[in-house]
Formats: sequence, C-alpha cells, structure tokens
Amino acid sequence: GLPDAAFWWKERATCCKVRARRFGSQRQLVVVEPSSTAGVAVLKLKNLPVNSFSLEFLTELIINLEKLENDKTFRGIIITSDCPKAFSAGVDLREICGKNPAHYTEYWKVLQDLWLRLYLSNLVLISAINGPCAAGGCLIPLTSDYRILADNPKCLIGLNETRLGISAPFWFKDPLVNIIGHRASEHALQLGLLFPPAEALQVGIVDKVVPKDQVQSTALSVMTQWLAIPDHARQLTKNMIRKPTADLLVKHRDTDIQNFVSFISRDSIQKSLQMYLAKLKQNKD
Ligand SMILES: CC/C=C\C/C=C\C/C=C\C=C\CC(=O)SCCNC(=O)CCNC(=O)[C@H](O)C(C)(C)COP(=O)(O)OP(=O)(O)OC[C@H]1O[C@@H](n2cnc3c(N)ncnc32)[C@H](O)[C@@H]1OP(=O)(O)O
Repeated sequence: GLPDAAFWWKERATCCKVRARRFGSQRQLVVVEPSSTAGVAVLKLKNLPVNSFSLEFLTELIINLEKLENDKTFRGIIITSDCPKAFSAGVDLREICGKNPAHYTEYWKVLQDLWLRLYLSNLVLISAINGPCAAGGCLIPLTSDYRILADNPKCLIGLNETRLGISAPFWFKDPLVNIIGHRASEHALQLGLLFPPAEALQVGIVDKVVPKDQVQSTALSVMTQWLAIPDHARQLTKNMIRKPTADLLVKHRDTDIQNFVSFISRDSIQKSLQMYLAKLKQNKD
C-alpha cells in the first residue's frame, strides 16, 4: 500500500478543487473521451497553443486524472495532445517568471502533485506523443508505463532544462535514469538534449516510433497487451518498482519546494528565463 502518497492525495485533492473554483474558466483544457476499447479512456491535453503547464491547466489535469483513477470502469488511460503544435512545451515560463515566492510555492506543489498522481497511478498509462515534448512536458511520458512517439522531425523529446540555464529537479531525473540508464541520463541531462524520433528510440526514452497517423491506434493495441495482465498483479509489481523513487519525493517535498523557490527567485535565473522566453517569441515559424 501507499499510505504516505494516499494521505497527500486526499489533502491535495481538496486543494485542487478549491483552486479549480478560483479559476472558474469556461475553456476546457483537458478532454476525456472513452476509447473504442472497453475500460480505456483517452485524455487529450488542450491548452492551446503548446500545452504549457499553467497552474490552471495543471489543476484541471489533476482533477481529471483523479476522477479516472476513482472510476472503476477504467483500467487504462492514453494521454495525447489536442494541440497541433506540441505534445507539451513543459512548464509555462510565465508561471515561474516575475512572480512572488508564494506563487512559486503553490506552482511547484501542484507540479509535484501531478507527478505523484501519474507516477503512482494504478491505471495503465500510455503516452501517445504526437508533437514536440520538452522539459517538464516529459513529466507525462516519463511517468507513463509506455511511450509512443510520432515519427516526425519536429517531434523532439527530452529534458532540455540546462539550455534554459536551469536544472531538472531530481524527480524528473530519477525516472529518466530508471528508463534510459545512468550514463545516457548524465549525457542527456547535462547537454539538455532534445532527441529526434530515431535517436529517442535508440536511447530508450520512448518505446516505439510510428507514423503520426498511427500513434493513436498503436497506443490502443499496446494497451490491449497491457490489459491482458490481471490488474492486481500488474499494480503490485508497478508499485514495487516505483515506490522507492516516489518515496524520495513524498519524503522531501517541502525541502524540494524551498530549494526551487530560492533557486527560481535568483535574479540571474529570472534573467535567463526571460531571455529564453523572449527568444521563443522571436523564433516564430
Ligand atoms: C535547486 C533545485 C530545485 C528545483 C529545480 C530547479 C529549477 C527547475 C525549474 C523549472 C523547470 C522547468 C522545466 C520546464 O519545463 S521549462 C520549459 C521548457 N520548454 C521548452 O523549452 C519548450 C519551449 N517551446 C518550444 O520549443 C516551442 O514553443 C515548441 C517546439 C513547443 C512549439 O514551437 P512552435 O514554433 O510551433 O510554436 P511557438 O511559436 O514557439 O510557440 C507558440 C507560443 O507558445 C509560447 N510558448 C512556447 N513554450 C512555452 C513555455 N514553455 N512557456 C510559455 N510560453 C511558451 C511561445 O512563446 C509562443 O507564444 P506567442 O505566440 O509568441 O505569444
């Protein structure tokens, strides 16, 4: 069992609902649809233009994941993007630029919540990565059970934080190490590598590369294989493998938040994030 995580989820679920009421937005940033396969939901990320993680988007995402987790009709979720430009551009830089420590604290806590919700999910999670996936955007694939990437040169994937003058938190790094190994992570993380599909497959950050129009159908057929295993056996095994990594965050959440807030509040870090954002705005297609 996961008493620590279960405790956090209960407490944080209440916070999420309060926050959702605060936003009160009419836009639907996350769309959940049943798939053609029984027991499988398709969760579409729809925070235009690039599914960057705004606080509102994160909140809606967590609420939807929680609903699916608690709905016994579902055994698996395929997570994909409904934004033509990206699977996810990661952390919304406007949330971590020019705000105050209280805002940074709230934001980081919610990002941790998302990670825990995904990493310790009892459901089978498959990422159908149909667009570029950078830095924090990889949080979703790296916490999934299986990753399928569209074979398109624009579909770069990786933890490119160092290129922004920041460092990926340990709870992004740990799943990457678990997936691609120590040496490859050391290389990828320090250089902030964004892998094109063939290299992504070779290094192992994704499990399959298929033409873009086959990402969804492949995700469904992979899901069928995973659902052939009895849930209780698969869940126990998943938990056994993931718990040591998850516990590191569960036990060190507050310190991690303090470290993040003091790091991100530095003038030098703020300057380099602002420069990166300005460069993004200049480099328009
Ligand atoms: C001490 C230890 C403790 C903790 C660790 C310390 C620090 C960690 C702190 C933070 C960690 C953050 C992780 C992150 O996720 S940082 C974000 C990194 N993301 C990226 O590098 C991706 C950036 N985006 C892109 O590369 C591209 O936008 C694209 C490939 C996704 C899509 O390219 P397009 O050419 O199709 O579209 P664009 O014109 O570039 O973008 C459209 C629109 O969206 C804006 N935008 C893009 N990404 C972001 C973003 N991440 N945040 C905010 N806004 C973004 C872009 O500027 C455009 O806006 P306008 O239309 O110009 O208004």
